[in-house]
Amino acid sequence: MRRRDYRRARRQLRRRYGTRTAPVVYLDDRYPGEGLAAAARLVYRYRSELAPFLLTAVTGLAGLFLHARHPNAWPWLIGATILGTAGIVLLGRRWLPRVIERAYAAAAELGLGTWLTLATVYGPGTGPLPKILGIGTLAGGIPWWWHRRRRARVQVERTLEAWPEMTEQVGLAGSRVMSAMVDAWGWRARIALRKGQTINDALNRLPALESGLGTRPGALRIEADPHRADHVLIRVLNRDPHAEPLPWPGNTARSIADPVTLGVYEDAGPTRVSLLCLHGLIGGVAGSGKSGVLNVVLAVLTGCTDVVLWGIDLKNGMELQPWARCLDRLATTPRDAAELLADAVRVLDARATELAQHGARVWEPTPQLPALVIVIDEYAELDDEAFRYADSIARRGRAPAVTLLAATQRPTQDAMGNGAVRSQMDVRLCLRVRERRDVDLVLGQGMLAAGWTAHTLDAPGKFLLSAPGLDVPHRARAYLVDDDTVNRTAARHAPHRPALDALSAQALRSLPNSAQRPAEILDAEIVDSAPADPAQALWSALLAAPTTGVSLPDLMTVTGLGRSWIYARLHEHANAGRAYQVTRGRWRAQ
Ligand SMILES: Nc1ncnc2c1ncn2[C@@H]1O[C@H](COP(=O)(O)OP(=O)(O)OP(=O)(O)O)[C@@H](O)[C@H]1O
Repeated sequence: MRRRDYRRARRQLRRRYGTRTAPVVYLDDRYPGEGLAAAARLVYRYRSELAPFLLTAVTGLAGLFLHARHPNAWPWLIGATILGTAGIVLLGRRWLPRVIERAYAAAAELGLGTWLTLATVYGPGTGPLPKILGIGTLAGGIPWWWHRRRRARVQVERTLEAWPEMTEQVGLAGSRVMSAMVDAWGWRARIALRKGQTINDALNRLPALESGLGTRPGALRIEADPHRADHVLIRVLNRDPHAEPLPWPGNTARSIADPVTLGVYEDAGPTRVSLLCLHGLIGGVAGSGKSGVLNVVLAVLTGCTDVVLWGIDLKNGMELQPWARCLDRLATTPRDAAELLADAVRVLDARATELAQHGARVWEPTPQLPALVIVIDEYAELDDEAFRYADSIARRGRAPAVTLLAATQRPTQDAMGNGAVRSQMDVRLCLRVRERRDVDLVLGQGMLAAGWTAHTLDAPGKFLLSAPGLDVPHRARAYLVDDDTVNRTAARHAPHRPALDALSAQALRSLPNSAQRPAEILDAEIVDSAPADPAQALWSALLAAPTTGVSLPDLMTVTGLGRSWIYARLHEHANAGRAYQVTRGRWRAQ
């Protein structure tokens, strides 16, 4: 109905019935004063909305009283107004943290104080004073009624008033709200359960609670209170802080010993995890963001000069290829992957022997003695041989700092090669999974029942993280490192990548143990062709390069060393003006 038609209809109604249409309140007169009590209840219920009018009424009455009894009190009123305004500006930060809110409160105090002073001297009904009070009430009321946090607080108060009745309906009768707090995204509360009830009772009723509270589906989180088994913490997110992808803000870690910041939790806190001497497992359905998480990890670790990175990408290198210049080795076929893992076992063995000889327990990574992290995308595609090496690394690799970071869709025992790998994974990151039981598959037995509900994650990059010291199912979303950022970050970090330490490099050059090593032929080639002075061999190759330059794989062959070492030397030559990059990945001497 158009506005004009609506007005006409209202006029007709008024003419016909001689009354205005208005909300009808039915009162049944059971005892005198019940109407008054109902009105008082209504005023109490809407006290927040009515606050500007109540304040105006009190100020008006105060003006009447002071003008009649104490018309000479105006100097006191001026003093009180100035003190009150200054107090709000200077000391109000604790109650009103935002400047705009303090400014509003100070302006209201100044306005009402001034009006009261004038009303005390001249009388509240004199001249324009009543009009000023009326207009001031409306002008001051608008920001008050509009204020988002006030409205949210009122809504929470009303929700919590209805808590006992609501929880009775959803089957959690007897629980009480201990405290509640409104925040930027919604609100949180501490709930005391009836004796005998546990967090599992609350978790089992989560959808019913969402319905009872009238939230959107998926807005409610329930966590255990670490101090009381009969308390739970609930959090209602009116707005999803993870609704939009979060761009990667850049690297803050310089060492593998620094925690890697993967993304942010729902309370905007950073999601940090240490990967130092720990194996990691990333699980989730296709498209849940596993490669995205690996990108964040690589963006961070390639900036750390005390970790050498090897990659296995059995999607033909599709995911890890952009990082190739920062990876010391990259395997893209199952055979190469098995060779790579076999070599990792040899590094591990050499380091373990060295540690034992020096009576040390762990390998402390430094740029000269870097950790070795093997990043594996699509772990389930490895062959049996590779599974055996991975199993050995998973069991023995922590102390010598040779660790795995594996991503896979469903880490069943079959997919993980039936070895000990899954049980050895200390850091478990679960993205969206299709079935509830897959939660336990990725995170460990019993995690679903304990509230790790990864099957309800609803966007790529959202995850739950379990690691030493991280045992509460806080939802997080990984940063999104877009393709441009990957390329720029890889280019920036490539010149600073460390080479493997001499001991580990020597272990790779020494004659392979055929019982342990499947790739004797390749290794023998490296050993045969490995020059005594790789730096000199590199320089000779650059000098002898054709005008189109010599490729990186060729340089790796002539030096017998890895990508990082070669990049570091090439950039030294380039910085000294001795060599240059002819085209992408092809170099020659000046
Ligand atoms: N953190 C993130 N934030 C927003 N979008 C993301 C995030 N991570 C991944 N995505 C988006 O989700 C899509 C799938 O991501 P990704 O390839 O990482 O998934 P995956 O689990 O590795 O899939 P698959 O198993 O098929 O390789 C990508 O197109 C990407 O844009």
